[in-house]
Amino acid sequence: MTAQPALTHHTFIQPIPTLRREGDSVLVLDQTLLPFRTETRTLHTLADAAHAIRSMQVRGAPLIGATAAYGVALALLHEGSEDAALARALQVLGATRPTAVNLHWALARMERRLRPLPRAERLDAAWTEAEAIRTDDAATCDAIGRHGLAIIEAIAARRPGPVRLMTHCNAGWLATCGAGTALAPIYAAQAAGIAVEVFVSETRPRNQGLLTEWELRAADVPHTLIADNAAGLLLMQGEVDMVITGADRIAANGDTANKVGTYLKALAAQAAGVPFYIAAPHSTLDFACPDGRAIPIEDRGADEVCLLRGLADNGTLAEVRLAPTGTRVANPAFDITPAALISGIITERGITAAGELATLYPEAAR
Ligand SMILES: CSC[C@@H](O)[C@@H](O)C(=O)COP(=O)(O)O
Repeated sequence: MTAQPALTHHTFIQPIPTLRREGDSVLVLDQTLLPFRTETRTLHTLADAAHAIRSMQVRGAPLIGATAAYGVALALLHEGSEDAALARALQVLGATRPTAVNLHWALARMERRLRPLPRAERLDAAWTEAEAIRTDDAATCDAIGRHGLAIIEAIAARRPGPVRLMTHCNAGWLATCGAGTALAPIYAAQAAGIAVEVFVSETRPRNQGLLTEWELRAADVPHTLIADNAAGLLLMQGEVDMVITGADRIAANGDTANKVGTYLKALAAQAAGVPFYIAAPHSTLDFACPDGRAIPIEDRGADEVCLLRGLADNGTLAEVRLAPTGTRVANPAFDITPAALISGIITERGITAAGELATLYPEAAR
């Protein structure tokens, strides 16, 4: 664990809230339409919340967890606060996506808070706890940004010109209730006046890299979109100072699940001698998983690989087919980066070697 520097505070305000309560409903920014359309969906029921998570209207590990927490409140609102209704909400939401442990972390936090309460107090408490999960996540992202900034500052001090980063998937504000995880240090660097440039890999098959491109463009952070397969060459050619990604679940030994393709970047980074960092909140740590082999990997449908979604010439969102119907497809949505390939894990508590997470979180590691 590195000594923590004195950190200046930077509070990130989301340009559009990813998630917020409005009376008896919950508004989410529909990420399935981005980067082409900015539309908000209203979630009224438990089923709406489960659908939003499963269909990836909301996505990104911390945001999935926070949305599930609000989903519990929606369930109690419409289905009553009996034990059975609570259990059903936890079961339905817990079954939406398997890999991001933040989902289960948030549901466990809701259950711990609500189960001991008298029925009459549960609904108000559910809203309050969901709101606390949302605001805690925003503060956590800010802290990750401040710690990650120290790494970027150190690189900037060593070499002239902008610090050149590479990221994968989207671990920005869209994926959280705050600044993001992997992008938080980049936003903090920009706020601190440090020049950065970001290589953004498109992240087939769902192309979450396009969400990152959209975020960085809106924030005036210089960046370049690349095909996933271009990452190895750029790393080998010395075009990248640091790779940073988010995570969906980090096992006790530091093995990390993140969007499929992350492992290949970590391998190429190690071969090129480029540091590879993971940025994630405490809610992504799973000390019950001894190593990466115990992390469940979500298997998604063939259509995500065979169909491509984009903007047609007439301005409508359209799908084109890349591979014929019936093509045999494997679509694992995440992969595992072994701890040995990770230079450090940045959390809200600081930066640690992947194998030493327990020193930062002794209470959770017990
Ligand atoms: C702060 S988000 C970190 C991860 O959740 C992110 O990198 C990722 O893999 C998201 O996957 P997604 O399938 O888009 O939900």
